[in-house]
Amino acid sequence: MTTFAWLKGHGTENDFLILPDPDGTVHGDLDAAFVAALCDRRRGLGADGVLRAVRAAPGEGAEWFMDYRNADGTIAEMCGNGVRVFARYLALEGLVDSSVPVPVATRDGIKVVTYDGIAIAVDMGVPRLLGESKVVAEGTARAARHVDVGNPHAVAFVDDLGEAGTLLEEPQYDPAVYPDGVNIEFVARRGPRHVAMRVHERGAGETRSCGTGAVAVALATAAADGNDPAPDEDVTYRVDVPGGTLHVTWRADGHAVLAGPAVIIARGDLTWLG
Ligand SMILES: N[C@@H](CCC[C@H](N)C(=O)O)C(=O)O
Repeated sequence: MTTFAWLKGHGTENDFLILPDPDGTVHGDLDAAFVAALCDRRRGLGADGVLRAVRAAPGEGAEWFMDYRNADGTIAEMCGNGVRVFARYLALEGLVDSSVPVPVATRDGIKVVTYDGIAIAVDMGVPRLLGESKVVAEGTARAARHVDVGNPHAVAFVDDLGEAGTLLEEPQYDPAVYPDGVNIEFVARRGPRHVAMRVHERGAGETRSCGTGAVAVALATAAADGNDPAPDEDVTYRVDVPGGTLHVTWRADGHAVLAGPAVIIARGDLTWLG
C-alpha cells in the first residue's frame, strides 16, 4: 500500500492526473499497468493521461520535465493540453515564476509556456505538414492529412462531425504511414479561420480535447486555405473541441502556438489500494 501526492487538472476537458515526483524517488519508472489502472474511469480515478512532474536533468534547458503517459499506459512524445496543465501545476505550487515565459522539458524537446490569466499558451515548435493517407470510420474511407506535431496525427475533413460515428472503435489507418499508431482528427469548417473537431487519441480513445490535435487541424486547414508551408504573416485559427475552445496561431516563422484554458481542480494525498 503506497500513499503519494496527486492533483487533477484539465485543459478544455482533456483531463490529467499529475504525480509530483521531483527527484524521481516516488514513482521511478512508472509502470504501464499502474498508469492504466489509475486512468481507468471505472476501476481507477479516471483521466486521459498522467503527467509525472520530475526535475529535468542538468543542461536540459528547463527545470521541470513532463513525463507524459497515455491512459493505456503508453508513452507519447508530446501532449499540448498536458503541458499547459503541467504549467498550471508548476505555477500553483510556486515552482516557477509565472510572470515570465517558462521552459518545460518534454520528450519532444523544450516547450515554452506563457501565462495569461486562466489561459496558458505554449510554443509547440515547428509542426510538419506531410502527405495524404486515408482513415476509415463507420465504413467510409476519407483522405487524411498527415501532420507531425512531435506526435503523429491524421486529419480528415468532414461536412458534419457526426460522420465520425461513435468513435468507440479506433478508426482504421495505414500502419505503413503510422507504424507507432496515430491520433485521428475529424474536422468540420465553421467559418473563416474557425473549425470544430473531434479526436480519437492514440492510447486514450475519444477525448474531449487534444492540443496537439488542434495544432494539426489548424495547420491542415491553413494548408487547405493556401497557407502552406508557412503563412506570410501570423494566422490564428479558432478550434472548437467538445470540451471548449482552443486557439492556434501559425506564426510566419513556422512555429505554432496553442492557447486555451488550463486549470487544476483537485489535490490531495492518495492511498492506492488497487
Ligand atoms: N491529449 C494530448 C495528446 C496526448 C498524446 C497522444 N494521445 C499520443 O499518443 O500521441 C494533447 O493535448 O496533445
